[in-house]
Amino acid sequence: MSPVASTLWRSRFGTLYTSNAFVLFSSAADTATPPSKNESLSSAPSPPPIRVAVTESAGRGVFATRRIGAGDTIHTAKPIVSHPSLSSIKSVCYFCLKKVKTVAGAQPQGFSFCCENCKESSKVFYDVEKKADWLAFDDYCRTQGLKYPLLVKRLACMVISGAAPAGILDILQPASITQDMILKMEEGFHLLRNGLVRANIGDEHTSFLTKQWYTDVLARIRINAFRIELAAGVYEDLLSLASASIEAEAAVGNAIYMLPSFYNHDCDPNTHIVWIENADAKLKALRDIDEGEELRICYIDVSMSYDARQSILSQGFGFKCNCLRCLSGD
Ligand SMILES: C[S@@+](CC[C@H](N)C(=O)[O-])C[C@H]1O[C@@H](n2cnc3c(N)ncnc32)[C@H](O)[C@@H]1O
Repeated sequence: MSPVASTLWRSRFGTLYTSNAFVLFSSAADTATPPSKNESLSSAPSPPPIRVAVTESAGRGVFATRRIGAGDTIHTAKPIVSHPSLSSIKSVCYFCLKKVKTVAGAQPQGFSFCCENCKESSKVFYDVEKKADWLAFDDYCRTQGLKYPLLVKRLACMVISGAAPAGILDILQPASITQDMILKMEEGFHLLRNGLVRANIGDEHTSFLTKQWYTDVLARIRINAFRIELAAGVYEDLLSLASASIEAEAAVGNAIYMLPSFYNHDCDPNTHIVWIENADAKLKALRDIDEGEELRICYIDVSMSYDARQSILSQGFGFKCNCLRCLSGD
């Protein structure tokens, strides 16, 4: 492992992996369930067969540390922060984004949890969130079609409750944002801050929440957020699947992960990220991968033309794709 890679493992994943609040990734053999406090070290899942290291031309990337077979699950990952899309908020678990059938136990705001475990886990943000009135903030997101400020709001509540450090996303690459974009973010910042101030959450808990923090977090979320579309099988029937994609967006929500954020993009990827029934992600090999090969996922629809792909990658993610397919002009 290169010095860069080993530093990354120690500083980010070593700490996070042993945290009780968040277990952010696990090996293929693991079910992504947090290990219990009593579990012995010997039964802890082995680390996934990957390392993070610097690539030649795309910043950091993820590399295979051994051969990985086509179809293998490389690792799973739990979100650092996730949030349902506003159009799905009543039909998915407010914590894990699993589809929920009934609204039994629904909160006054109209959302519900799929199980006691999720209800309990949501305390990391919900005890703070429920003190405030978010009508204006949610309206701002809804009318402007914004999804990422919802992730910032949830993260802010997690920081206030002490469940996450304010700089938890600092290691992720930020998007470069213009002054004009910063100006557009200001309304969201003020609505978030006002919501918390009106809920009498004192300065001692919210001092991190500056305009700089808000725009900085949004800049990182912009590049690193995943849009979560659950595998079709979990929809009760084809009709509900069809209406989900017509009525609104097919995505049940958005989430930020730590390790999956280091995967670079390729228009002919060897790896893909899937969500089966909730926001827990699975990284799977699309073909046989050799030891040392970089693992790359696809950020966009690869069936698009070269020009369409370049345009989306440049506008949405701020880079010109250097993958072999693009270099060949396909
Ligand atoms: C989600 S991050 C991936 C990890 C990132 N390389 C890092 O160091 O944190 C996305 C960023 O990686 C770089 N990147 C990803 N795929 C790329 C590609 N195919 N060609 C060039 N740059 C790429 C771009 O800077 C992009 O904005």
